[in-house]
Amino acid sequence: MKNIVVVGGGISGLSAVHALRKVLPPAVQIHLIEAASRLGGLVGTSRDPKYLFEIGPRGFRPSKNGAEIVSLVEQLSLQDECIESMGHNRFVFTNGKVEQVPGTPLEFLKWSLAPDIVKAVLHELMAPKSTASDESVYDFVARRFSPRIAEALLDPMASGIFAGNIRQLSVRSCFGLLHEKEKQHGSVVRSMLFHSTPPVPTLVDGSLKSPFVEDKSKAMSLSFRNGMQTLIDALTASISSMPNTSVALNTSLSAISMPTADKIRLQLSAPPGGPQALDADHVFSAIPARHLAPALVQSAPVAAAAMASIPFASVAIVTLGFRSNVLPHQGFGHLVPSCEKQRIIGVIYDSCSFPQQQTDDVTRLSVFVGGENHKDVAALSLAQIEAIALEEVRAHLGVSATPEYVASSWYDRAIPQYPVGFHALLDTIEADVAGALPRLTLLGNSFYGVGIADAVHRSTAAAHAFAKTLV
Ligand SMILES: C=CC1=C(C)c2cc3[nH]c(cc4nc(cc5[nH]c(cc1n2)c(C)c5CCC(=O)O)C(CCC(=O)O)=C4C)c(C)c3C=C
Repeated sequence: MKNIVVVGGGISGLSAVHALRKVLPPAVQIHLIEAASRLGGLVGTSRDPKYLFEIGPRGFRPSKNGAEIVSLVEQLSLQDECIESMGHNRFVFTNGKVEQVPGTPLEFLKWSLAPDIVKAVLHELMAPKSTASDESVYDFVARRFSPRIAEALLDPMASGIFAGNIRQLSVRSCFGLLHEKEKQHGSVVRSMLFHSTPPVPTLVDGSLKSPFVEDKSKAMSLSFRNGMQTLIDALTASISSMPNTSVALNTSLSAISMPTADKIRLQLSAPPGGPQALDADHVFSAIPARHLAPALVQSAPVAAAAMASIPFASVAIVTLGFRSNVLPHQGFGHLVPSCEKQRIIGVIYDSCSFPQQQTDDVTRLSVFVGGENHKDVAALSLAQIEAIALEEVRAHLGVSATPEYVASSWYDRAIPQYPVGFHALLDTIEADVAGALPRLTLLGNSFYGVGIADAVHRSTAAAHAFAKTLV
């Protein structure tokens, strides 16, 4: 009887178990190992009676490879719980004030960045194609568009996905579409105007996307009426009811080896009575690269060293609850370019984005502090970070009310960064793992995209690819 182990009970590991169970024969044993005392990793919800706040991601993108997570929502019968973001407007802090990103041509004409954008687009159409295999997001955008566009638009976008620094992040690995469009058509703008890519009608298993998946793909962001914890609870309940599927909490990985060609062995650190070692036919690792690296030092040293070199950004999230509507405008939130020299990365207006998550007309805000452009924040106390968050909210949004709910958390090395040349680093990692530990498959946001949609897509695709090797 085959024995499969999934290491890591975050969204990547949970969705991998779910997908594997769907494609493998019921007699195959699947074990999920998680180091913490709960499943879900950074995905979870804190539910104060009045103020719902997410621990980590506020929602997920349903478009592009997001079809797999939307399909997962449907498989778990969560359609009625699933809600669409109502925060259609987005804002960027520009020249000392919060400005709306235009949604119509008329709004565009009134935008302070419009003249810079028009000039940059004309420049882009003529800019020569680069032969470099990769470059930083800043270098790419400054070269093809303009330094001003890189600093005013790409910098906040990179903050709002990676909490990262555009002078270090790889354009190829972080904004792959820009890189591909230049390589294929010589110009990003020309490619967008004349070579749009039609949407893929199928899921990774080849089946047609359902009407629910098609319908939800148009939303900017999705979440759940009772928060993202809904997805974790439903996955946990589904996995617990599956035959030949076990979950071990408080159990961490110490080492992976292949004592023989047909077995892969895990050394574990578990509570008394728990498994100290497991032999398996295949292992899926869904833990961060910096946790997996020490377990591979003996068996795949090249991959281990490459994994250990992947940087991670740390952020603080300060959540503020006000008893009435205190916002001067409605939208998803605002992002702050680092050239504006403010002390926060941005604010998500949770109560505007997902008003379905509350009954009263309260204001819920999430203020993001830290990241690669504000590393000094790591030395501050949470009380100091909360004070900064509140001061910036007052200054940016003109809020004078005192919040009745304040909470904050520090997420140490939470967000993987893909620096210039990351594609080559990943090739090195995959080649060493394929050679030294062919019974190990890598999953998770350290390697395959930082969004939840990317995580579920990778896990589902890997489960299907594995099932094909068995027939
Ligand atoms: C407009 C305000 C936003 C702030 C402030 C913000 C902070 C922030 N976000 C991440 C990580 C991710 N954000 C992602 C998507 C995303 N973020 C915003 C806006 C803000 N983010 C929008 C409108 C979207 C798209 C809709 C959605 O997915 O919900 C993602 C997913 C990216 C993807 O899958 O393509 C991530 C990851 C961090 C780390 C952060 C502050 C530190």
